This record gives sequence, structure tokens and C-alpha cells, in this order.
Amino acid sequence: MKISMIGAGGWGIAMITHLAHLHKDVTLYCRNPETAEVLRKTRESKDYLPGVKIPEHVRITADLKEATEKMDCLVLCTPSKAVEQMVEAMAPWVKKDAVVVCASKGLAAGTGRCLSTVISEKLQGITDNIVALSGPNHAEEIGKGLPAATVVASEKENAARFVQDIYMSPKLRVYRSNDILGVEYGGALKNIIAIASGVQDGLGLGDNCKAALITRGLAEIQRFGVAFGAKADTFYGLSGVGDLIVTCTSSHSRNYNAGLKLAAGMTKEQITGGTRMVVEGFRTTEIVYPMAKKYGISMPITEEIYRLMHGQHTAVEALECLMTRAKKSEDGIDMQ
Ligand SMILES: NC(=O)C1=CN([C@@H]2O[C@H](COP(=O)(O)OP(=O)(O)OC[C@H]3O[C@@H](n4cnc5c(N)ncnc54)[C@H](O)[C@@H]3O)[C@@H](O)[C@H]2O)C=CC1
Ligand SMILES: O=C(CO)COP(=O)(O)O
Repeated sequence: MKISMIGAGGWGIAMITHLAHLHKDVTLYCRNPETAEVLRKTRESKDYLPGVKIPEHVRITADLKEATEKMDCLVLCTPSKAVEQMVEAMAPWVKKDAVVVCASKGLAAGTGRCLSTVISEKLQGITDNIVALSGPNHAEEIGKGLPAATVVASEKENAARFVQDIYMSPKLRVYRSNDILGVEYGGALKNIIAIASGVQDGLGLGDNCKAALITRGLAEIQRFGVAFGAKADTFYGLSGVGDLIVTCTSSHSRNYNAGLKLAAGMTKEQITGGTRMVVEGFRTTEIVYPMAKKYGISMPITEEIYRLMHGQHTAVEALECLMTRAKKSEDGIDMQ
């Protein structure tokens, strides 16, 4: 079994460390040759995941061909903005019928399509074994081997089973799903609500407000996902409500921390300029809000995060707008 991790940020390092405890032939692709050399020598990324030792037998390479060819399983975990380009670059070396896993959480710019859809298109004629992996999984905890659960989803049942077998361990419980779109929309859109959660904590709004935000956040994530082909029930699972809870409440979350900074008055540019780590929720908001507007999908929290990011509302104004909206019924079917 030859497994390769494409992306050496926090998530890639956590996953390859987990997989290295279960498999012998494991590779980590790091795009920067100097960084790859440092990782080879120190077996640790001080920048992305300090305190996690990459096992000695993990092959670390900056050569994409070496990281791709002959691999039975390729896991993509770059920031979402790089996934399409990365798959395009890998395509000439991807083995026929290899299983390709998308562990990045985001959507395609412009179209808002799921990353698995883009990957499938780029690998047409080479493989259709495309799987999404998503769940409440902070790299900091997976890297330390703390217990967790996740979901692997695919239209191809055998591909999902294959990835389930590869990842499953007494430390990581892996569930299967056939709703790849639902799993991906949950993973991508929860980052918007996590930013909002950071904003609300930054304003000191309390636990009742947090519970309301998570619950109403789930409702709008589900509305969007279902409108684009996901199954409603998937959002009540690990990749939906599970990931939403952890990202809205964990101090590990980059999106949550970005929200805290927005509430403190920092701009999106100041926040992203101050960290090398990806804050996916900003990009996902830029993609989702115009789509929600275009297709008439009510997403009030997403709308306020968009306005906050664009300096159109302050955090306090965003709160006021959300609290003073027209009266609604909870299930969205408004009674006369
Ligand atoms: N960190 C976490 O706990 C989890 C992250 N994810 C997702 O995984 C993806 C990656 O996240 P992290 O590893 O945390 O990010 P990170 O910010 O820790 O690291 C990003 C890595 O991608 C590389 N990179 C940046 N731009 C690139 C490009 N254009 N082409 C190729 N490589 C590029 C960087 O050099 C770095 O190695 C994101 O979509 C994130 O939402 C999913 C689950 C958990
Ligand atoms: O997706 C994640 C946890 O499941 C990571 O979230 P952040 O990108 O906000 O850190």
C-alpha cells in the first residue's frame, strides 16, 4: 500500500503522522524544497504543527512526480485555492484507478462547486475513485493521537471503504457516507459560522448566543447544501454539526480566532497578513454569499460575515441586523 499526502501544512502533517503508525510506505509532499529539507532533518514543522514528530519512515519530498506516481492513495490537503491547480499538475502521474482523497475544506472559486467535482473532472479517464474526508478533526489533536471520528464519502462505495480501511485505528474512528456533496458542503461552510462564533465571543455575547448561532448556522449551511444537491440528513452528522461544534468552540480553530480579531476591529487583510496559516472561511464567504444572493437562499449569518469582511458593517451592527430581522418560523416555512 503506497500512500501520499499532498500538502505539508498542519493537516497534512497530522494525517501523515496518523497514517505512518498504520502503514509502512508513506510519503509527504512539501512544495518548498528548503522546507522539505528542514522537515527531513528535524521531523517537525515549527511553523505549522509544533510538537508533533513526523515518524522517521515518512518519505518527505518536494518532487511532485515522486509523490504522485505509483501511489495507490493520494490525499490532497493544500488550502482549497490550490487544489485545482495541484490536481492538474499531478494528473500526468496519477496511477490508473488510484484513490484520490480530498481533505481540504473549501469550494471552487466562481462556481462554488465542491472540490471533489473539480478533482473528478481533472482526473477523467484516469480514475473516478474520488473520496472526501471531513469531520471534527483539528490537526493539533489528531497529530497527538487524541481520539476522534471522521467521515469518508464517495459515490463509489468501494473507494470509501478503501479509505476507511486505510485510516481506521483505535484512535480515529472512520464512518462512510455516500453523500460526498453533503460532507464537503458541511466541511466548507462551517468555517463561515466559525468566524461568526469568534466574533460573538469577541463581543462577549455569552453561551445562549453561541448556541443560537451554531443552531441557526447549521440551518443556513443545510439550506445551501441541499439547494446544490446534498442530502439534508448529512448535515446532522460528523461532517456537519460535528465539525460545526468543534470549529465554533475550539481555540485551535483559525477561523474562530479570525472572528475574534474581526470583533477587535482588525480587517481581513490585517488578519490574513499576520498568519501563514490558511483561514478558509474568508474565501468560502466570498464564494458562498454571492451564490446565496443569486439563487435566493437565505443565509443571514453568512451575509453579515461578508459585510463585516468588507467593512460594510461593524461587529455590533452585524449583531443588530441579525437580531432585528423579520419574524420567522423556525423551520423556514413562514406562517401567515
Ligand atoms: N488544520 C486543521 O486542523 C485542518 C485543516 N483542514 C483543511 O486542510 C486544508 C489545509 O489546511 P492546513 O494544513 O491546516 O493549512 P496550513 O495553513 O497549516 O498549511 C497550508 C500548507 O499548504 C501549503 N500551500 C499554501 N499555498 C499553496 C499552494 N498554492 N500550493 C501548494 N501548497 C500550498 C503551505 O506551504 C502549507 O504547507 C484547508 O483546506 C483546511 O481547511 C481540514 C481539517 C483539519
Ligand atoms: O476543519 C477544521 C477542524 O475540523 C480546522 O478548522 P480551522 O481551519 O478553523 O482551524
